[in-house]
Formats: sequence, C-alpha cells, structure tokens
Amino acid sequence: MRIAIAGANGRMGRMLVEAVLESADLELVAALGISGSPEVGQDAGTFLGRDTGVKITDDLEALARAECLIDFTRPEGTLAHLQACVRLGVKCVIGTTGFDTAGKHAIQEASRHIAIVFAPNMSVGVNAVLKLLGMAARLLESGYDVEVFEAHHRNKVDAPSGTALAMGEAVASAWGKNLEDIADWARHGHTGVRQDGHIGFSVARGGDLVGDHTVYFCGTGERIEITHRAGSRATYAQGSLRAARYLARKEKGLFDMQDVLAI
Ligand SMILES: NC(=O)C1=CN([C@@H]2O[C@H](COP(=O)(O)OP(=O)(O)OC[C@H]3O[C@@H](n4cnc5c(N)ncnc54)[C@H](OP(=O)(O)O)[C@@H]3O)[C@@H](O)[C@H]2O)C=CC1
Ligand SMILES: O=C(O)C1=N[C@H](C(=O)O)C[C@H](O)C1
Repeated sequence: MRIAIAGANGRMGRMLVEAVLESADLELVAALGISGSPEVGQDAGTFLGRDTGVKITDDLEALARAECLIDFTRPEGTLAHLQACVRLGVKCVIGTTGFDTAGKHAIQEASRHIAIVFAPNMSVGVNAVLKLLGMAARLLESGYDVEVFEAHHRNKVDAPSGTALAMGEAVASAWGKNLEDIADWARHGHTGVRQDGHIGFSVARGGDLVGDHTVYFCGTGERIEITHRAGSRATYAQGSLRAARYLARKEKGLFDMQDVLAI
C-alpha cells in the first residue's frame, strides 16, 4: 500500500516514517511538511541517517502518489489535507486531536467521498480501556464519582487530550448522557460541593511524558482506577499502520479504532 505522511518532521510523523520504512507491505511515497519549515526539501529519512528517495514537500499534489494519507498534525492542517484527499481520491487515517464541532463535521462530510479512520488514540491498549470503561460505568453508575486525569509532554497544545475526552464520552454514553452536559472541565477557588453524575477532568503537562490516562470511580470507602500509560509513540504508529491496512478494503465511510480492531 502506498502511504503519504503529513507532519513528517513532527514527533508522530517521524515515528510513522520509521514504521512505514520497516514494514514489508507499505511503501512511503510522499511526506508533507508546512511551508517555511526547515525540513521541507530534506529527505524524509534524514533524521534516521537514511536516504528514502522521498523529500518532505509542502505541495499537497504529492498526495496523488498515495493510496492513504496518515495525518498527525493540527486540526487546520488536517482539514486542508483532507480536502486534497477528497479531490484526489486518497484514503485518510487521522490521529490529530483538538477538532471543534465544525472540524468534526467536515471529517464526517469528507467520509461521504473517501474512507477515513479518525481516532484520538491509535493504541490497542487505550481502545481496550474505552471498552472496559463502558462496562465499569454501567456497573458503577450510582454512588460513584468519575474523574478523568491525563498527563502529557510539555509541547502538547490541546487539553484535555482527545483520549481523555473519549474516555469521558465512553462513561457519559454508558449513562445515556451527553458529555458536554455533565463535564466539569476545571475547578478553582470556592467550587462548592461536587455534583452527582458529573465527570471531572484534570490535566498535567510536563517534560517528555508520552501519555498517561486514569479514570477514577470514587465511591464510599473505595475507589477503582483504570489506567493506561504509553511508554513510547511506537504504539500509536503501529495502530495507525493497522488502520491504513484496514482502509485498503474500504471505499468510503467513517471508522474508528474500535472498527479497525473489531472490538
Ligand atoms: N491519535 C493518536 O494516537 C495520537 C494523536 N496525537 C495527536 O497528533 C497530533 C500531532 O502530535 P505530535 O506529532 O506530537 O505534534 P508535533 O508538533 O510534533 O508535530 C506536528 C506536525 O504537524 C505539522 N504542522 C503543524 N501545523 C500544521 C498545519 N497547520 N498544517 C500542516 N502541518 C502542520 C508540524 O510542522 P512543524 O513542526 O514544521 O510546525 C509537525 O510536522 C496532535 O494533535 C496530537 O494530539 C499524537 C499522538 C498519538
Ligand atoms: O499529543 C499527544 O502526545 C497525544 N495525543 C493524543 C490525545 O490527545 O489523546 C493521544 C496520546 O495521548 C498522545
């Protein structure tokens, strides 16, 4: 399968370039960077000391060479790339987080024309946790306060993480609620007592932390903690390649990692 990678000089982009180069069934055919970035014009494998023959380019027409784009950039970048994918008939794996409602709607709209996997976390472990959370939330609906905590590296720009939001949504949906209606996004000063049935969020940023998520179910005299810790971005890269291979069999439609993993 012919793969393009957007944000090829980013943290995830580099993991993906390396993972594609190491896989026997995938071929790197294009690497996108943004205009003005010092890496544009360099070989996509320069950071590995390798010559791949694929130069990082800011020309979206390079996508025409690919069957599938893997995009871990920023919402505005992903949406621009997605327009080119629709025009050129290229499938898309979207790992970018931080979309607003209009952005999510644009992805849904694009999926009427091309096949897309869109997921805030590509790791198998996190997607298994999302399933476990639905079960825990149903068992612990009454008498338990749910709190979602996430911690990431100092360069992350969106909060709470897309994964933390998906975890909150998994609990809210098991309770038959909309997350927006029951989320406590932050607390500061005289907050008053905690409201029953709400989901609290808290966020830490520091150093090079890859990504930790914990959901607490706090009851009387006990608490349950469901935690996922990522030790390396390789887990996201491998999940993304799995998503691209899944799309090889799809013409159009919007899928998530639960679809890819059939869980
Ligand atoms: N779904 C998942 O499993 C995961 C999702 N993510 C998400 O992926 C995204 C990227 O994360 P990460 O790799 O750490 O971020 P980085 O900042 O390391 O990389 C972002 C890349 O996108 C490029 N970029 C920035 N703005 C634009 C734009 N407007 N248009 C096109 N390209 C742009 C950057 O170029 P330059 O450096 O030149 O500015 C860089 O190459 C985030 O939203 C993050 O939350 C991250 C890990 C796992
Ligand atoms: O920015 C990151 O690093 C990560 N972002 C994703 C998110 O927002 O959930 C996934 C993972 O936690 C790493």
